[in-house]
Amino acid sequence: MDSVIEDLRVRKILDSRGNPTVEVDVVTWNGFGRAAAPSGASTGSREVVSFPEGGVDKVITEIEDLISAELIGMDAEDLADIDLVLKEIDGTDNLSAIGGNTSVAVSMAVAKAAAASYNLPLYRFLGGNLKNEIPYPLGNMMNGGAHAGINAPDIQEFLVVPVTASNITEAVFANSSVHKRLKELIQLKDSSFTGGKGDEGGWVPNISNIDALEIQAQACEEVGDELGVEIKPSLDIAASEMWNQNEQKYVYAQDNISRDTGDQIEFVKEIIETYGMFYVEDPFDEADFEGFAQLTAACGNKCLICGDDIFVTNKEILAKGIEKKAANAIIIKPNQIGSLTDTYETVRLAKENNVTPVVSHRSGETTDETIAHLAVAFSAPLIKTGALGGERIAKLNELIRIEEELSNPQMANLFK
Ligand SMILES: O=C(O)[C@@H](CO)OP(=O)(O)O
Ligand SMILES: [Mg+2]
Repeated sequence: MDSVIEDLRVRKILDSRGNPTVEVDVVTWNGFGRAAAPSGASTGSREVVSFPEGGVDKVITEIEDLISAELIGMDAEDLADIDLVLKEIDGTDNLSAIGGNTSVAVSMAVAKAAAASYNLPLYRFLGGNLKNEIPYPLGNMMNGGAHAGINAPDIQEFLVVPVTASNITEAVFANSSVHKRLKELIQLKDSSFTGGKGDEGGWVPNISNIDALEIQAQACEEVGDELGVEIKPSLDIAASEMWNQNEQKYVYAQDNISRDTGDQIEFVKEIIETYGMFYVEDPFDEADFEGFAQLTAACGNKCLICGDDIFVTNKEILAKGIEKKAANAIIIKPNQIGSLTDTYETVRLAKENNVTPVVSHRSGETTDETIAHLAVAFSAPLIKTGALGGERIAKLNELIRIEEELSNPQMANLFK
């Protein structure tokens, strides 16, 4: 009774890029849940469709009523049933009728309302009372590619992970210290740097990819030594954005270099070895399972090779990746697949096959903090959610609060 849905509202709100997105409120007999959907700029082509034709306004004017009519009276606890009903209302196989963003925001708001109905935080409602692992934050330091303007590096995200931080507070402040140090190091390389930032709060320098890699490594080392924490560099290359299908080459516009697949494998291998990369996401185009598999075979014992655009949080595509040994990590973005149930199934398949799940934000975000709870509930060892910026710290600060609530909190085991 406590969690029967009594009301559901959808509103149009701003995301961090100034674009419209949806926020959903769910009211139960004894609880309330609110969730908002993010959106990507470097999206995988097989993600579900974010919004129906007509965009957010159509969701507000028409789709809200359709969903309310079905969900009011259902029990919010029955998450899988509710996600199924959302798919039925939609009726397509890519959620293009109601929008994957609508669906995921409803799915998450329902879960939060169910949790609140029993006075439980979401991570505990979903993950159980014994959860005590906090994910390490992959902090975004410099932005390039689709998350930045012209003259930025082509590599989309220069990230860091404080792999020996003993708690989440130490971890997030280590990341913010690296972010500060990088500003100084960029100024030394680029005298015209005015402190501009990209979509995810990382600096946008006008320097080459190699210069950016150099100062990323330098900042990790210097700040790591000062703080007594080992900080490892990581990347999201987002190579689909650089892939030129006609030329069959990765175009590094900033460096005026194009690389074919063989060159790209060598280049990424060299970067992993030279800089001791802890994690490299999307080193190849989303269709190139072969390239992924070759790199994973060569470097998977020392580096997480993570698939984002290639897998799009989709269980079936991940199954193909597992069969081909394409990667040893997967990005988990609920709005790529459209519901919590499907998100969870992908996480479960990943874990059963020793593929590390990395719960992630999108480049267009809101202050919604749900993914912090999901990372804890799923025991994901890593969360990628920026380092600074209101919509990024919403998740990081929530992790600090969650850690405080746990009776025996521990940082996740990154090296199993
Ligand atoms: O590529 C990515 O991993 C994400 C988030 O960092 O970017 P977007 O949301 O633009 O897909
Ligand atoms: Mg990515």
